[in-house]
Amino acid sequence: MMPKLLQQGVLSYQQRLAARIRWFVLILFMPVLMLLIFHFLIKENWAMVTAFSISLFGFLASYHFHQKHSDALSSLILLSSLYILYLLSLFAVSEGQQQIYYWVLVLPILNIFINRLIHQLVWLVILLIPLLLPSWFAEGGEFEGSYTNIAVALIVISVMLYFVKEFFLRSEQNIHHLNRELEYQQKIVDSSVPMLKMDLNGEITYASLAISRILGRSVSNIVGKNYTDLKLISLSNDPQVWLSERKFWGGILYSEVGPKSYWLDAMIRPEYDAFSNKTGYLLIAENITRQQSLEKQANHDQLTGALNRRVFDEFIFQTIEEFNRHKDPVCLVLCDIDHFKEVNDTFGHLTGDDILKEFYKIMDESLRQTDSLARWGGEEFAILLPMTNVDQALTVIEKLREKVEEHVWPKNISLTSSFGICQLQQGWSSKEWFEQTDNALYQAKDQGRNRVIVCS
Ligand SMILES: Nc1nc2c(ncn2[C@@H]2O[C@H](COP(=O)(O)OP(=O)(O)OP(=O)(O)O)[C@@H](O)[C@H]2O)c(=O)[nH]1
Repeated sequence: MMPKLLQQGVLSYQQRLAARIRWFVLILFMPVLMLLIFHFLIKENWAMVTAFSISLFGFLASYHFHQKHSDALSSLILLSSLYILYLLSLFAVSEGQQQIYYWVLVLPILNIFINRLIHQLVWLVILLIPLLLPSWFAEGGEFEGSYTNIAVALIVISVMLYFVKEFFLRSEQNIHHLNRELEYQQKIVDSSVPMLKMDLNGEITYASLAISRILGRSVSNIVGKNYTDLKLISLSNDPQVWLSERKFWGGILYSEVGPKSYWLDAMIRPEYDAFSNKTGYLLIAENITRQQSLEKQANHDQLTGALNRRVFDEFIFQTIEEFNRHKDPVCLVLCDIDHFKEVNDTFGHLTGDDILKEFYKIMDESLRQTDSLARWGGEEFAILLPMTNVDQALTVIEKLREKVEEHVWPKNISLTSSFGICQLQQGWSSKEWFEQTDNALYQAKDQGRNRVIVCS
């Protein structure tokens, strides 16, 4: 079934048609009436001047009424006022102004467009009455044609016009329906698909409602800006490449709006005109924020936000596989806050939680994007340092240890941490690697804590 919105569209089309007809009527009748008034003024025929002046006001009033209401009653009043003019004109014709007579032919034609079918027929009969009674003005008139023939001709014209009108109305309605349907679908797409159109310089020429919501800006606030102003962060390769030679870009984009963050699985492709000249770029994206947050919940530790043990295990497994193929150095680090039990016992678990969060933050900020950091157990964290040999790892972790020691902790607690580092060796399983690293951490604890030990 057609949406209600579209059904209403038919009505609005008819209203627009009625408005056009009203203009036509106004443009047509006003000069004719003025001419008639002047004509009878010159001839000093005051009765006719008065009659036409009154009908002019009647016509204007009914026109105004029809303009405002455009319903069956208003078209009835409008046509009635025109009918009076029509009769007056016929009367004028009978006085010898037969050339004026011809404009009344317009009236049955207007009738076709203004009224519904049943009203059209009624009006046609009313309009034809004077013509079907030739004797009414044949006495004084000089008109030599057959009034009955004119009446028949008018009926034929009316019928023909009716079909012409129906034909055009139908085809226009069909086009109108299609346009409305397209508009309707466009609105749905606009409000649900994040989209941007850019010119060759990256200036935004179109933004959908969906992307405006994601970016937390109005559409008018986005259009006209440059793509770079939107601060969409790419998690893979830089989408700016589409501004250069690349034909197509696909990847994940990330946007921070206040405390909220949004994720887009986006694609940017060039657009061309009819002559295959590149005209700009189209970005179409899928909002994957929900999936991302579900994934984040499943993969991260709730307290600190670090990766959880399950995901880290997968990383370790992949890392060993890659190491067996490429032999790139990779280090595993286990770290533990020293005497953390005392912190909990003295300051309570909530303070302990805050310290764990801060401890994670310090480490996360000190490491590279490609490093992975997971919460391994209570106050124990695991770090994976790809493309890093043991000497490089020692430098990084020693700095980290110093940072922890120097940091001003809540409630001025003095805190240190111990680390065990182990570079992956050929043929090791993940279990072996962990055991070796854990041994190094154990030694660090054993040797007095607050130190970094590399496995032997
Ligand atoms: N506040 C808080 N404490 C935790 C959490 N998980 C583990 N812990 C505590 O961490 C403490 C770990 O204590 P231990 O394993 O004895 O180690 P430690 O006191 O740090 O001593 P060393 O590791 O030998 O230096 C325990 O008191 C746990 O209750 C947590 O999520 N929040």
